[in-house]
Amino acid sequence: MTIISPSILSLDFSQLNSQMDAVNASRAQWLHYDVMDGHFVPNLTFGPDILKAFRKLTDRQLDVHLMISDPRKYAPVFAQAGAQWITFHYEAMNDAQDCRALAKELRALGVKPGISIKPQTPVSVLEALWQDFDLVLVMSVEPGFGGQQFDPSALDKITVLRQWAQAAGADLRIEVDGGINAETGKLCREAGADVLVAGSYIFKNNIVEAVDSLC
Ligand SMILES: O=C(CO)[C@@H](O)[C@H](O)COP(=O)(O)O
Repeated sequence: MTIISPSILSLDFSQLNSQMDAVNASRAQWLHYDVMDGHFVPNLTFGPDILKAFRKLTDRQLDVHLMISDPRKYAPVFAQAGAQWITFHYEAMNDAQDCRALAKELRALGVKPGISIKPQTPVSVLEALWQDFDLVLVMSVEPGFGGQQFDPSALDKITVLRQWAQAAGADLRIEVDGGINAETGKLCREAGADVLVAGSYIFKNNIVEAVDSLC
């Protein structure tokens, strides 16, 4: 079953309560929370206190995507703030050993760890690493902003990841984020993704219907 994770980057904060009521009435099972530090990506978003507020607004699983230069320092802070899933970037870490150590630390805090790659990063960097994670997030746009166009090179990465997971009999979540709508979402599902993140497509349309069209 496909999990839909609406990205609050595109939420209209002047309509916070009504939009969250619609998310809660929809078939979305997760809520995607983009953390940007103005350094790893050229944009700034939300910290842990806002995540705590969202914890009160929904019972959906909180899916935190750290687009920050120092995930080692801040990932545990978001774990304490209520995240169920925390994904950090391969490109923000020193090496594979570093990635594994943070995944282990997150698991010890009761959080499922995810690792993400940007569009320019080959999926091969994850070959010896993906089994240490519950989730791999394939970015289908350059991280930093909503409303960009889907990069189809994400589809090949998703296909390879799903082949690795199937060959190992592993229960890996493969998430894709950026430019997802009914059409690109279908392509991603067919390639093997089982978590679709969508921001503008969900929050700039009828929320319940947009989520339905992605399922
Ligand atoms: O992480 C990001 C952007 O860096 C995403 O989560 C965006 O929020 C997706 O927005 P859309 O492409 O769906 O508008």
